[in-house]
This record gives sequence, structure tokens and C-alpha cells, in this order.
Amino acid sequence: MSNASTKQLGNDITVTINVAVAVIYYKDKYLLGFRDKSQHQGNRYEFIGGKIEAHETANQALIREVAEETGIVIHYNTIVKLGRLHHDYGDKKVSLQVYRVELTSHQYDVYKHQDYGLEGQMLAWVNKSELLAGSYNLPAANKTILEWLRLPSKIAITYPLSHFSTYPDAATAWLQYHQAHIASDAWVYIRVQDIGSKNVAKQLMGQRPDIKVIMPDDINEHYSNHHPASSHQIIAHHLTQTSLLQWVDEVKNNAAQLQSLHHPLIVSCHDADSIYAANKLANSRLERQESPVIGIFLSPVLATQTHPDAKALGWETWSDLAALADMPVIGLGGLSPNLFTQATQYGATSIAGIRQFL
Ligand SMILES: Nc1nc2c([nH]c(=O)n2[C@H]2C[C@H](O)[C@@H](COP(=O)(O)OP(=O)(O)OP(=O)(O)O)O2)c(=O)[nH]1
Repeated sequence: MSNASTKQLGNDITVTINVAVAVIYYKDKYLLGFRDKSQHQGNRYEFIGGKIEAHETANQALIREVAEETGIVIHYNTIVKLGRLHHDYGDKKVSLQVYRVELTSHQYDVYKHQDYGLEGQMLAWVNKSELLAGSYNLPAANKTILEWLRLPSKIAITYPLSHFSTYPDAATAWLQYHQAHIASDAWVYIRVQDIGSKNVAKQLMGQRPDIKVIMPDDINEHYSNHHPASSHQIIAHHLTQTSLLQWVDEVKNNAAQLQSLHHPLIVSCHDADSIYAANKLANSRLERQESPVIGIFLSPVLATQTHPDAKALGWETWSDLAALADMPVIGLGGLSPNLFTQATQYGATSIAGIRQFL
């Protein structure tokens, strides 16, 4: 891959620099470097990384840059793709290919007291909460990376109301079950489909103010406007594959409308076409400085009881598809929480599910 692609636009020549970026961490500690004032975006913190040379893949550049700048040797199988993004700084355009690399406890012990990198730059291990709270001055493009890093490793999905249809009062049974079973501070996709379940969703959020909620996009604006007390719990909106593809058609007809401009989006995808559509949506939102697409639910990885008719992708195909995405990919379908490590080896940043995640 070339380190700079050149485009002729009228009389202007715009160069895009391809950069490999490593989000290096151990548990809740994240490694930042400090850019020298003479560098582009100088006097700011950064994730370790640098330009991808013409003969290199992004992974090769990542391994080389991390070794050159810190001495840390990272292995291919510890690299998990987070996403790709373009940013125009005015004086320079960059295309960042961002990866997450978890160090072993041994590596962290060796490097945690290293205050300076091998190029003389300051290094700092910072708390994830402070990093995400914006306590460190990073280049503007990194705003989206921080949004990606908010995604937890596991996301629970609620049962449909119909799962409790044999109970005399399905709504009460749904509510009691989820109130009792959702883990503290969990991210939960409340899959509400009808008027009745919207109401129980509201009640669940009232009873469990600790949970962070993903809500279907179509009801969300309406919901947020009418229930401002619980709207702070809504951390992302969800778009189905059907709505995503509909958006692509609307764009073609110059009639695109998406409601959730102010909330991050998580979209569902089941094939390559929908992933390309998600990339297009993510890019369009970045260009318009709208809230980013922070993840894709890519499913079904394995056969599931919830959708017995859907053909499972299998890990290999799932992994090939996940590699196409410009944002973190969440494995969904037939998974259990103990498959998380395996899932990361196939390129998942997170996994999700119903029965085993509640
Ligand atoms: N390393 C790094 N670069 C970033 C981040 N965010 C961001 O916008 N960038 C931009 C700043 C620069 O324009 C570009 C990285 O280029 P660089 O000049 O540091 O690359 P390099 O290490 O190969 O530099 P050099 O030796 O050629 O000076 O990417 C980040 O988190 N880490």
C-alpha cells in the first residue's frame, strides 16, 4: 500500500497520508505518546503510529512503528482492527487505519515505567475513563477513535416481548426478567418492536438507571423527546440492515433522511453489500461532523435459536466480512460470553447475544 495517494482536483493537489495507529492498552491503562511541536498536529497526545510505507501492509507498518517508537514487540495475533477513517486537517489529509493491541501483563510490567519513547518523545499510561472523558488533547481525527473505544466487550440484547407470551402478563414477566438478569452497568440493546414493548423499555430504564441503552432508531427521537429523564441512558441508536439499505437508496434519490444525527449509531449487517453501505454511512456522517457509526452487529456467526432459518456465516466467512468494515464489528448469533477471546482472533471487537448474555 502506498503511504500517500495523490488526487488532482482542479489546480489543487491534495495528498492523503496513510497512517497505521495502535491503541495499545493493558486492562484500563492506555498508552499515549506526545507529538513534538515541530510535527504535524504537534503539542498533542497521540496513539503510537506513523506512516505506512509504500511496500508495507497496515499491520506491518503498525508492528514497525510500535517497535521503532517504543521498543514494544507486538505479534500479529494480538492486533484487532478497530476501524478506518479519513480526516482533513486543512493543511493535510490523513487516512488512519486503527488497531487495538492488548499487551500481556509481562509486557506492561516491562514498559509501564518508560517515560520516554525511543525517539525521545514523552510517553504516558493513562486511565481509560480519563482518556474517554477528553482529558488528553488529541488530534481532531481521534474523536471518532475514542467513540469506538467506548464499546464494551459484551453487549446484552433483550428478549422480544413474545418470548413471555405464555405468561398471564407478558409485559410484567419481561420486565421482571430483565430487571433481575441484566448485569450492572451493562450495555443493553433493548429490541422494542411494538407500542407495548416501548412502554416496558421505559420502565426498565427507570428501574435500572445503571444500564446503557441502545434503542431502535425509528422510535428514538420520539422517545428521547418524550422521556428526557431516561434519554441520558441512551448511548446509541440502532439501524436495521433494511433501514441502512433504504438510506442508500434515498441517497441515490437525493432524499436521504436519518433521524439520529446526535447519537452514535450501531447498524446491523449480514453481508458484504450492507457493510459497504455502513462504510458509506459512516463516511458521510464523519464528513458532516455528525455523531459516528460506532459499530456493526454482524450476524449470524453461528446457528441461533432466535433465528433458526437464517444460515450461519461461520467464523471464517464472518472474519472475511468483518475485515471489510470501517468500524468496530460486534459478533452476534449463537455466541456465549466465554467465546470473546476466540471472537477477537477473528476480528471482533465485541460480542453480543440474548440468552447467554442476560
Ligand atoms: N501516530 C499518530 N498519528 C496521528 C494520530 N491521529 C492523527 O490524526 N494522526 C495524524 C498526525 C499526522 O498527520 C499523521 C501521522 O504522521 P507522522 O508524521 O506521525 O508519521 P511518522 O511517524 O511516519 O512521521 P515522520 O517520522 O515521517 O515524521 O497522522 C494518532 O493518534 N497517532
